[in-house]
Amino acid sequence: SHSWGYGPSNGPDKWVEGFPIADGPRQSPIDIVPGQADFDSALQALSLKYDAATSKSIINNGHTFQVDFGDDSDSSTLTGGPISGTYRLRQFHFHWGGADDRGSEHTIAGTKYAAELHLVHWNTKYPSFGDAVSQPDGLAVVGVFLQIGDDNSQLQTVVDALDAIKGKGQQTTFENFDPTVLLPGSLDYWTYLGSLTTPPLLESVTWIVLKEPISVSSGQMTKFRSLLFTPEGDEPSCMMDNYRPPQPLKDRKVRASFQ
Ligand SMILES: CN[C@H]1CN(c2cccc(OC)c2)S(=O)(=O)c2sc(S(N)(=O)=O)cc21
Ligand SMILES: [Zn+2]
Repeated sequence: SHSWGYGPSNGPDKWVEGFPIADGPRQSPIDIVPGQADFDSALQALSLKYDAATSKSIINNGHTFQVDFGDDSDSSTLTGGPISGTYRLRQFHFHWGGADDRGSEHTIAGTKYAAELHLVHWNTKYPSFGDAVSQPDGLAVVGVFLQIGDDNSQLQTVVDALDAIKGKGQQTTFENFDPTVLLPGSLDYWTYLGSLTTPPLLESVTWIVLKEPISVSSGQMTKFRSLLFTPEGDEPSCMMDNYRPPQPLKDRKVRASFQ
């Protein structure tokens, strides 16, 4: 069947045909306007506690590449911040552009970054990820912007794994990786209620977008763009511009954890 993607015939403007929620009240990403965000002194500090032993594999799923984590215990968790309870790390992945001037999903007063990292966590008040993903408080995704600058040596271990997963459906082991090394120095954040930024676009995400970007070099971005949307052997289509543009804020407020 005609599956979704990021091309002219199956991209973000077409998703509403198969996923009517695309025009829903709490869609993501959004443009974050710092001057319009409300500082909320009641917001707690983010607590991200990850165990490198839970990282399992890295896969090209035809939309992005993602690192999957073992989530059958509270070894890698998100607590604090805007959420209550404990959310478990499930996977992280990225979105990026075909050039360094675009690629992030969230934007800051219209500014696009070269890429955006998403660390996906699910609420352990539900028995499984599959149950959580359709609940209004089911997921919490931490978004981190990647800004073009120096080589990011912490990211290099991820970049070096990409040669093994060039085509859609390819995966390889990716163990002993603690994603804490991908976080910026400050955990100041904006938060709002939103959705998955890809189909099925479920409105189940508490978004936590960090203010401080991490660096990525132009050369490292070139390696991201060497991945393929297509399986090895098919007509190759380079994986790039795999981002959804900002969606209407509608009846939502963005809160800031910092002044
Ligand atoms: C394809 N991309 C999504 C994959 N997912 C998924 C997997 C299984 C079932 C399911 O719904 C029933 C959703 S996911 O929940 O891990 C996420 S998080 C996310 S983002 N960009 O908003 O952070 C996109 C996707
Ligand atoms: Zn994402």
